[in-house]
Amino acid sequence: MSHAEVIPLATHSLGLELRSHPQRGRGVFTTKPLSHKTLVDVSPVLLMDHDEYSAHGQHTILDHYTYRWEGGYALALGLGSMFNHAKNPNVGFIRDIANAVIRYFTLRAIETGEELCISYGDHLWFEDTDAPSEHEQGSSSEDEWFGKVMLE
Ligand SMILES: C[S@@+](CC[C@H](N)C(=O)[O-])C[C@H]1O[C@@H](n2cnc3c(N)ncnc32)[C@H](O)[C@@H]1O
Repeated sequence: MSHAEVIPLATHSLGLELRSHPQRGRGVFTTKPLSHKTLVDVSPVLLMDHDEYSAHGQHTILDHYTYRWEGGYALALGLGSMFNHAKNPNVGFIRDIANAVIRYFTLRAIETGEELCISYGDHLWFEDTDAPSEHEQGSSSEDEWFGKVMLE
């Protein structure tokens, strides 16, 4: 992945920004402390049914970004596609099927400068780096829900 400059997310009240890592690529970081159970983002999703995903989506870069969804798969728009993976994540997520959005929330208090990571589950398709939150406490009950390649 190529390096990019730090991008302040101007419209975001929590002071989040995108930073780039040589192995992990872009990720979401906070410039302010966040308390436990803070709603971090509400990401709208684009839905693909199983047939569309099998014929097209899985053969593209979308395969690295899609979540399992009722009836198929979903691409999260905005921050939802930018969270990197950590074995012990500091952010969890809940699918709102009816409204076609995913809500992301902190699983514990998060300090300034930390990367916000979710768990993709146990079956990764890339070599996991030493993500900052990997040694922190916390868990996500949503692991089994994440994405096509993160599936099983
Ligand atoms: C949903 S995207 C996350 C955003 C991505 N970093 C970007 O810049 O577009 C998933 C991809 O991020 C990278 N990634 C996420 N977590 C990682 C980790 N812990 N170690 C290494 N790469 C990671 C992998 O390349 C993976 O395919």
